[in-house]
Amino acid sequence: MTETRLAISGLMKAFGALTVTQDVSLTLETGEIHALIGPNGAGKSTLIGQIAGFITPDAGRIEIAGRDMTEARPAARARAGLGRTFQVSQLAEPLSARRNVMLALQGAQGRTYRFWGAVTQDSELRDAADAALARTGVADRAGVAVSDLSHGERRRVELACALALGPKLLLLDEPLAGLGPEGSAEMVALLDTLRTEVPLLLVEHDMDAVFRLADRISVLVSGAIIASGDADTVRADPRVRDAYLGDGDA
Ligand SMILES: Nc1ncnc2c1ncn2[C@@H]1O[C@H](COP(=O)(O)OP(=O)(O)OP(=O)(O)O)[C@@H](O)[C@H]1O
Repeated sequence: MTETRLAISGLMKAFGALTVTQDVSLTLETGEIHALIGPNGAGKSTLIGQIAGFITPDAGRIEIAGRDMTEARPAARARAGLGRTFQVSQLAEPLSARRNVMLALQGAQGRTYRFWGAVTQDSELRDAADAALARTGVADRAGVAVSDLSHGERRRVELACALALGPKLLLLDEPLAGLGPEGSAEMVALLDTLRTEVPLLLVEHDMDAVFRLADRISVLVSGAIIASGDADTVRADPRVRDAYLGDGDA
């Protein structure tokens, strides 16, 4: 039995006269990767911003793990189980990979660092951080400063920060951006293994990766979802070809 972890319905957002989210409805179910694609300016970032709680929709509803979160602040959404990674790295460069994950855990748990029981707390956080880094394949880099990590390793540490919190769903905003072919292939392989642990809503420009990974693809054009379905359905949809893929080789 699948469970709906994200349900958006009738979402609307305009900036002045420009409608950037036009009656958008979509769901994310357990066990799946749902990709959101669309040309530049289609409204993907604005939609992600509304899901994460940084942009207030004009109308519509957002449910996270069965709870109405339409009016909730970003931190409340995170507590409800919404995890995310960002287009631009949020890591603290001088600190080690492990310390970055520990900080993410502390932030989420609202613990005061070096308060009572600091030693126990520290070792618990450390173990949890190391487990997350192992899950994303960078256990051997745990003690290395982020500034000394490769771009691909940083992406894995960011993912570890998100995963360590035990999210019920993950929003991934261009996880392959800036990775070379080899790094992209490795990240795709990693994401492929994650879907059974946590469902992913993926915004990604790399179409090969999207078509390889996604169970469902929704195509956003001018703020509206013009097609949604599995890779074959979306690939064959003439509206998608016209509006977005165009060149016929997707
Ligand atoms: N704060 C804002 N005020 C006014 N217009 C905005 C604002 N944010 C975004 N827009 C406009 O909304 C439209 C959608 O932008 P958005 O960044 O959501 O698209 P996108 O699909 O994420 O694009 P890209 O793939 O290039 O990142 C664009 O025309 C953009 O100029």
